[in-house]
Amino acid sequence: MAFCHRSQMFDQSLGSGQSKRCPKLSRYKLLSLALTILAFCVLTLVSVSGPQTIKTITRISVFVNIEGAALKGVNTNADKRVTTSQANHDLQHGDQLGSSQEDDLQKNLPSVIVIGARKAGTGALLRFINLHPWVVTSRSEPHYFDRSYWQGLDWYRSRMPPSLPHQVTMEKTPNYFVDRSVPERVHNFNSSIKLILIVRNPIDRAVSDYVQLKYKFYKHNTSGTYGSFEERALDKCTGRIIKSYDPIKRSLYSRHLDRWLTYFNKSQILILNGENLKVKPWEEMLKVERFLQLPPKIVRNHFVYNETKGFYCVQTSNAVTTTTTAAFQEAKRWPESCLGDTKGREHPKLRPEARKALQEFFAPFNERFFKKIGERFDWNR
Ligand SMILES: Nc1ncnc2c1ncn2[C@@H]1O[C@H](COP(=O)(O)OS(=O)(=O)O)[C@@H](OP(=O)(O)O)[C@H]1O
Repeated sequence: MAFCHRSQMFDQSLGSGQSKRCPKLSRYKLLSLALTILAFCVLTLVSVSGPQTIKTITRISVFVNIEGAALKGVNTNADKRVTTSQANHDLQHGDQLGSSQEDDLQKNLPSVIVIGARKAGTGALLRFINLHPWVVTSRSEPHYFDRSYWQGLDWYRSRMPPSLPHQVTMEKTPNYFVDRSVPERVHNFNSSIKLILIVRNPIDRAVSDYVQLKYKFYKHNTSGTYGSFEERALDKCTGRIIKSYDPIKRSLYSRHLDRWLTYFNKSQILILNGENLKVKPWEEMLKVERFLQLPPKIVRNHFVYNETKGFYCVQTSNAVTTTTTAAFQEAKRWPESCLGDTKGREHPKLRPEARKALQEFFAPFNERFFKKIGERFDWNR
């Protein structure tokens, strides 16, 4: 029977159990009543608070649409990210995802790699891009393509943080830039991968590298001396630069880039300015967001200048949390807002004539590098 008498329904609602059951009609009526009340409430709200309510309702539906689409995995390719980016731009940092999304967490192979250069700001870059809710980064350098290639892709994947389907997985291993076997291996892994290279004045980078090597030397040796930078990098008799000294060799950017350009298109490699990352990190992060076709999320007020460190650190109160789930929070968690003590060690002061010799030595390599990347940096200091 499709319909029944009102009194029968009443009996049923009282739970008499004696009348003929007619659940379809009662549910239907209840649902209509609920919808009518809801519509009434919405109309009343809109008439009372006007456009603000409409905006709020729109924001809720945009949020549901974006995150719903993301969960279905439709945002895994860049074009679709751009489609939703305009709407997503409206959302503020601190987007909260539902706890059910924990089921969608999985470890993915990276689609973006920061290949170097060592001591040019790769740590800060990774720390800062980790602010973006659509990016997850590995905590330590996996060194897969240079030292652990034999371990295979499952091992590589295991080094990655858990991520949601719409998120970009990124790793950094600055040694990749200079290792001869890496470009071909990366190309075999994923020929359309996106690569990021951050560079810094090659002299400052070499000195920073030297300071780190010296530090490691004294950590492992109780006797002997490591020598000064000038003793290591300049020939005592001729004053010429010792090209084979590792910190010098690593600063010959054009040579290393050449090897990458035999396997990858220039458009696949984003070059960042390490000097600017120090003074205006938000500008360099915008370049990264554009390169990865991500909605711009990292802004000036995520950074606070730390006088003691002499660097920008992350304003933790403004840091992004993408989800409420514990596992994912762990993946996005960084212990401190500033980078550790291995960054910003004091550099030895070079004699003016040593600096000049280094400038003259690096100049032609720098010129070749600028020509290749179609951009110049102010490294004449
Ligand atoms: N915000 C912020 N905080 C700390 N450090 C910063 C920052 N921005 C740039 N830098 C510069 O990063 C330099 C270290 O570079 P890397 O992180 O690439 O070093 S490493 O290769 O991972 O060891 C490090 O070089 P040194 O100053 O020579 O230690 C810094 O100058």
